[in-house]
Amino acid sequence: MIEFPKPDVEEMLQTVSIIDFAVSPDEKQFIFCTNISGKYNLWAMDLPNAFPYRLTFNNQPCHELLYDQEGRFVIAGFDHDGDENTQFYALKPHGGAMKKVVYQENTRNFSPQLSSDGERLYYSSSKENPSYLNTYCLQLSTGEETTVLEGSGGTTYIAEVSEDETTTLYYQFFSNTNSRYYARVGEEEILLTPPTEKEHTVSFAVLTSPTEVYLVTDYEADFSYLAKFDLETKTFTKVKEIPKEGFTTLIYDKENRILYITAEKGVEDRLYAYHLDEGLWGNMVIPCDLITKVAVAKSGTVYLLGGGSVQLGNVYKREGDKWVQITRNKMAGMAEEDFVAPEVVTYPSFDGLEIEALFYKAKEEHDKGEMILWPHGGPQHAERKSFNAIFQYFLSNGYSIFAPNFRGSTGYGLNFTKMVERAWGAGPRLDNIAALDWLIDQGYAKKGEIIVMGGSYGGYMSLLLHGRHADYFKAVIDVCGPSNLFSFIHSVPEDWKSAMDAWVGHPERDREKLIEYSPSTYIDQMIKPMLVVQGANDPRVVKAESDQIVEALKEKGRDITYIVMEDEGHGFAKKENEIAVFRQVLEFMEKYASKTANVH
Ligand SMILES: CSCC[C@H](NC=O)C(=O)N[C@@H](C)C(=O)N[C@@H](CO)C(=O)O
Repeated sequence: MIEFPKPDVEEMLQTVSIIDFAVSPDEKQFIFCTNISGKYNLWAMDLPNAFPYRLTFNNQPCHELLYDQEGRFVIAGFDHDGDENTQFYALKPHGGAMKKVVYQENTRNFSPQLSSDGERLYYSSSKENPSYLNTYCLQLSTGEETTVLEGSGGTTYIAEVSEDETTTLYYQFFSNTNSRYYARVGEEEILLTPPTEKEHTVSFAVLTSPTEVYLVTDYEADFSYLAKFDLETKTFTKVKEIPKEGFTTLIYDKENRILYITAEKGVEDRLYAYHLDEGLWGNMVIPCDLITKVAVAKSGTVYLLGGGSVQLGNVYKREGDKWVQITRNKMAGMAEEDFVAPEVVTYPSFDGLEIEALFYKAKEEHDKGEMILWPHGGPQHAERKSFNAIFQYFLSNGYSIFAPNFRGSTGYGLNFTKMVERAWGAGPRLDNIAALDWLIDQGYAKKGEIIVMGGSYGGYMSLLLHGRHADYFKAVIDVCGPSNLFSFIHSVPEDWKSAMDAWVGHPERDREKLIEYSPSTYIDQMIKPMLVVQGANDPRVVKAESDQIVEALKEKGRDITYIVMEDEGHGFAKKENEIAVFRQVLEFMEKYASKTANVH
């Protein structure tokens, strides 16, 4: 028998993703957004499992995707090269030229909702109200438009319009840990949680009858739960909570009156079914660690997109009590065993708070005794069991990775998530340092030999750790991290600005803290080799954030490499860019590799 060589590590970078999907009302067609061609486009398959055909050629990831209820057309949202100015297009289900339906340059458009007859499109937009957004109703055949909601006080998004278009659900976003949902019934505005001064979130709501709304909230709780609001009697009732699990989204099966509920439990997801009339609650075993999306077709059939730490994202269809895989996204020539699954570990932080982390240990045959600390982005996000091609690439090159869910991360309750607010460089920084001390104590890493690398807030944290604790590291990699919290606060998208005080801090009231938490305060102490990567079109962490730190370090004569990706935004949407950058990151790390034997 022929003996084949082991997969080339370079192949790890070639994995592709599916980031969204929609199923036609008759379930004969399925549209999905994938970078199978190297760049994201919409593709379709005629079910079951036929050869995929390409629907779009604009080479942009879609941000929204919905079928008209009769399956006559699809609405999809695209921005341009990561600028996040999403515009809405209509396209025929079998392809052809796209029609611009909501298109105004330099505007941000969100949450498209089609009326049940497919004649009107409701959506929220920055075009006339950049801070708080307005919501419009667009007559698709004539282009006539009316304003249906004017945002004020908090960024205001439409969420759902009832079948008869008399009831609208919308929400006001004040910060990641403070939001409210409302129903507008005729002229009446109804708050869906009891009035309170205490900050909480309402992250999802769905109309299940003209008078009944189910919602996901953490009102008076640490973890979000399922609640119900009766629009007639104005009563709020807690329906179901699960200790230490936070419910995240609701998907309603109108045909069978079943509510599907996704939930997060630390680094994994769960799926539940709740039969509204019988009051029956059931746990559904899922074929993956994490759920990206659940959709229910008109018939009640459930579709799920999900993946895991050693499993690429795929779409599954529920048949009886089984999940049938309908896409075949796989790494040719590789099996799950070729990848490294993380260990879920916990360690005590400086004040005794327990921190959960994902620990990816390089396989013995690859291990070089190198350790990467990976603070995740957000910061109100988490490192979870998702497939990460870059992690697998570094692992096969002998680098272990430690990714802590420091305070501020999601998945551990509202109070834990709030701990990063106005404290960006306080507790979370020390949780990262506690992670390093734990690794050093256990013999997994050596002080001064660690690499720190992160994107977004993770890039910010890499810079800050470099500036304040340079003695732990030998090299630093920052991907689009804010470097100065004052300039960051002023340069984010307009519709984020009202949240910056609660999230990051106030430039005058919190001046001292913001100086202390800004990486730019510690330029003198940033003495280790550094690589900075930035997307030129990034609207969240603008290029000036990277330019200014690179400039300051260059002036000091430090060893600094700067890569700007001209056609990217906050992260990578194009495979060739991702591959080119992470090859360069590996080269950079190899330059400083210890060339010492294993430390453990
Ligand atoms: C404060 S307004 C909206 C914030 C936004 N909310 C939901 O998505 C958010 O938290 N965004 C982060 C994912 C994000 O982009 N963070 C950037 C900026 O800190 C990052 O660098 O991680």
